[in-house]
Amino acid sequence: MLRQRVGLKGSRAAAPSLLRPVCRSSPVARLPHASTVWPSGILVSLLHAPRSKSPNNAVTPLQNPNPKPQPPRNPRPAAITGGDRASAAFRGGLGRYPVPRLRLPGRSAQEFGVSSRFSVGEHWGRHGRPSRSSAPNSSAGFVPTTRRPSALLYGSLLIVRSFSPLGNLWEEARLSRSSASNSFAGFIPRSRRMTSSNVCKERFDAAVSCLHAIGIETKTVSRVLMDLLKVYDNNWEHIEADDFRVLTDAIFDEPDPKVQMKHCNKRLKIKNEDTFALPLQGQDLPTFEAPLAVMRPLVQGSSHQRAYKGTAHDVNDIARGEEHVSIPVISGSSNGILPPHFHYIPCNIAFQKAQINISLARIGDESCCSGCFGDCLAKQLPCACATETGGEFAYTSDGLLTEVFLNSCVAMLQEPQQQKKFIKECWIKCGCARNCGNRIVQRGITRPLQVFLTPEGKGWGLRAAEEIPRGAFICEYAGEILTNNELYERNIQETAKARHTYPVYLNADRVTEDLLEDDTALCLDATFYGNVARFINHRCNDANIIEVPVEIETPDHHYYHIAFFTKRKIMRFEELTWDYGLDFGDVNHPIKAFKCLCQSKQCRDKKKFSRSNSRALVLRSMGTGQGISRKGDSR
Ligand SMILES: C[S@@+](CC[C@H](N)C(=O)[O-])C[C@H]1O[C@@H](n2cnc3c(N)ncnc32)[C@H](O)[C@@H]1O
Repeated sequence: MLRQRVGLKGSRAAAPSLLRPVCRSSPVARLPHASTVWPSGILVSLLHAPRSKSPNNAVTPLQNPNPKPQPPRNPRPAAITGGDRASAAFRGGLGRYPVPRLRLPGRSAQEFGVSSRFSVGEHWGRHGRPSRSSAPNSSAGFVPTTRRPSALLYGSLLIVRSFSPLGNLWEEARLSRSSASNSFAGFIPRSRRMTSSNVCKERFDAAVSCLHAIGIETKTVSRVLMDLLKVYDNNWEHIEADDFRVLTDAIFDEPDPKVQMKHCNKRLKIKNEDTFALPLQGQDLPTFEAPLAVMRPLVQGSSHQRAYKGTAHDVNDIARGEEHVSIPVISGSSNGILPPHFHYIPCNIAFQKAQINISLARIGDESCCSGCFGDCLAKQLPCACATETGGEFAYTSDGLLTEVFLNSCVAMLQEPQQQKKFIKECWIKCGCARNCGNRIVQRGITRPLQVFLTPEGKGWGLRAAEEIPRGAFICEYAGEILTNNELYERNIQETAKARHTYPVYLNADRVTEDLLEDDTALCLDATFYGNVARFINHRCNDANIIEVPVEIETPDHHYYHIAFFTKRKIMRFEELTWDYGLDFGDVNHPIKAFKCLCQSKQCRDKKKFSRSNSRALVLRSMGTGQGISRKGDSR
């Protein structure tokens, strides 16, 4: 009965295991029991169990007692074909998890996310922006999709392109600074010109204050912003999107300006003589100092290679005080190198369309222990919350997972037929106290941890700063909550930019067998916003931590927290590892997995040594967004 209630089925054959990560950049694999892909970030798909499937689910008086009959859920989209690499990647990673709507080849390059990382001056795309010729499915480069004039700035030279209807061809004009400054505005469509100094000032201030929040100086913001405005023809919309993500990317992707400047000048054969001020009206902004190419990273490398010295990370505490403990960054001999930039968040944050229905009214009496008092664990009988956890508390009075619960979680990973386990913690509608023993994950990180540079070449990792007992909570996997569709869009965009950021996948098929709608299925992406869990590296089979879904705020199984617990005692300075569930032998999978350096005797990446003589050939790093293939790398 209980299983039915939560939609658990004890013997679903070969059900994909729950929260297995998948590598997006590198990719993915599926074990017989796991179907996840995880490139360099982690993305967790969480489950959506429709209430109709949970007859005993709490329905409070405030809920609609006569809900409208739901149309039948769509089965897996029938249109999935083997030809679409990207969708195939998703399919492979998710098992029977519904695949996002297909984006077949032939879409416009702009839809592939040509934004801040393009080859300057090579092709001309929509809106007069240069576009990557390497964007997927645009092998022939970019054919202009509009006949609108466009302009680019190289050093002091302004190159303007306009379409001549008479000759039916594109004409290119190269203007010096002096002539350009008079003509430039004329090439920008009226609707996109900045006509109000107030608007500009407001926008400029907003950019500065947004970037200030992550420790970027006004000077740097101004300089890169000026470059971007030129690139985007003064169109702020691109720059402002996603909290100035393009601007942030450009700043953090800016390699050493001297090196970049040298390279750029050589490539363009343009003497960087003068500066060119955009016709920003009413603005007292700094003038343009560097060539456009400053925004195009020329150096690629693994996360630690491409790490930026002096970024916003605090070496003494990467969590910037967001956790109960400080989590220092230990870079060993690589003095001063820090993980690539990301925003530290201690708990999940919804992106745009993710619907997480957290409402006290939706928590019925059956789904909380409103009659409890003090510490639920001290009571003789398990409280209502524990009933959700299989009729027993998952935690001991020491705050550890019980042996029984931990063993069943481990068994669940090894044998997918096992009953799926999750924890239901007490929450604010419960009558118990905040320090109730059935509230562990929601209290956050309490164990001393360190982010460190792994010696094996896996990039950054997470380790214990002190001995940690078996069954202890380490951290939650925190990131942005997205819908399946939103994740897909991100994935495509990042791929288009050849950027291996973190987007990953986890199988969501946990509590129900219903297929999820792409617009409602939830995923978790720690690429841009995440916590220390994004540093946890993979280890085949004998990883020392395990992921457990935890229900806290909402009873409808639409949204879980992903919590990591130790599978055994952890020694001081021992790296914390998690089995991503990759199938390294799946050569047909469109997304290639990284070469595993886990050093486990049970390592599943059997081919890693035969592929090449050197080790650590590929470091697809979550953090940098850059994957590198070194000589001899066949993947
Ligand atoms: C979740 S991230 C872990 C943190 C990452 N090492 C970093 O520097 O940001 C996953 C990425 O780390 C690297 N990685 C994790 N486990 C690995 C392993 N066993 N062998 C090689 N690389 C690994 C891969 O590049 C993978 O895409």
